[in-house]
Amino acid sequence: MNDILRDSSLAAPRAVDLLQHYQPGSTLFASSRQTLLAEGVDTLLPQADHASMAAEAMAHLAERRAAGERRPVALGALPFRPDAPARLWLPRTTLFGQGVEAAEIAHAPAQPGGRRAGTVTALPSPQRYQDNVTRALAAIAAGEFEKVVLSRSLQVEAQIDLAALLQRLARRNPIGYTFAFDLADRPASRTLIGASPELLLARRGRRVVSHPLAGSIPRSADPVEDARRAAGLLRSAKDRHEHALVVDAVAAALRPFCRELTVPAEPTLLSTPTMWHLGTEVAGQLDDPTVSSLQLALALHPTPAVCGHPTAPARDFIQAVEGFDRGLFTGLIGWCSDDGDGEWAVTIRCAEAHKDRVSLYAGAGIVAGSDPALELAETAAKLRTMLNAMDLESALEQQL
Ligand SMILES: C=C(O[C@@H]1C=C(C(=O)O)C=C[C@H]1O)C(=O)O
Repeated sequence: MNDILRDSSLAAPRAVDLLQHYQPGSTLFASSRQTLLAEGVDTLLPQADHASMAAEAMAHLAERRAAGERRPVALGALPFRPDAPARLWLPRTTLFGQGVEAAEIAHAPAQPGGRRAGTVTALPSPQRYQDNVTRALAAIAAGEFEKVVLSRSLQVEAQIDLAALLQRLARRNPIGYTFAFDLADRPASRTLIGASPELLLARRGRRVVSHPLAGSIPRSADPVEDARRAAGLLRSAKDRHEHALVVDAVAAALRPFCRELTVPAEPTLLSTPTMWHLGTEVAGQLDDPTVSSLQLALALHPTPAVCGHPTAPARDFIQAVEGFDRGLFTGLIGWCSDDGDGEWAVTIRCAEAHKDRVSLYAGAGIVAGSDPALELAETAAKLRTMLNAMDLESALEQQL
């Protein structure tokens, strides 16, 4: 890492500087609160159940703190399924920088993050995705569950420039969680890269915040139509119900840890360049300040924003019909320091890049009243977060 970034006499480096120093093989996580750039692997936690891995990571962090390290951190990308492989590690070096400032990042260089799309494989096909939604609606009508989140994946051959892609994602999504995590022990260097709008959990001292999103509509380029869609979403009984299921589950999971919890009665609108979402910021004060951000994030995961309600039948339905392995998509991604503070985003609006192949993912919540064609369009709009940053949006228009 550059010496200017390391000079501890200076203020924390700016997010834009850390973003410019990112290189494939390093790991970066940026939010409006702070940015982290990490290098190398000091300790890779062996696969175990995720709660044990989290506890072991905290034990390693305590050791490193006792050995004199100022602010050791663990980085992690944990999968959707509790039995799938997780990646949780303590890096060799970590640099903390300032949060992303939209005004600064607006001037970041922005060459295309990808080029030359080749073969594209859709899993499942758009038609099969709509059929899956129809099956979910039948299961909902039969009382098997109230909500399920169904997703799809696009596997694209393309030349990816990870550093440029990351900068473009941060530039277009300054209020979100931009990340590029090196998954190097997986088959030949893979990178999980994306710009999630959804905060699973942030902890600072006793204060905890979660900002679940659910209930969505694609943006329109026409400002009048865009405003009409936003207003319609805020009024939609179907979307409010879909949203309330998530907020209730988040509040129920956090309440046992909190001596105070604020759950707003009404959702608000949150926008990304491609989507409008309903969101609710749930905030609390921890009873026991030794509970780590990772332990709390795992207690919340998977929320009905990415799985469904109730969790178990929704997860079984996803496993039975979705048609591909989600892996790390719809898991959690972030960091936790030795004092337990940290920030964990929901792993969405992302891609796994491996050599000249990239897998993109998007899902949508299905409840009674959902329309298969609209859910397909919603997933297409969500895929555009990555496609736009890769300059592949128009090349792949037909495949969406
Ligand atoms: C699953 C995704 O998004 C989730 C589903 C949402 C919805 O159904 O309205 C909204 C935000 C996310 O919680 C995705 O972006 O792939």
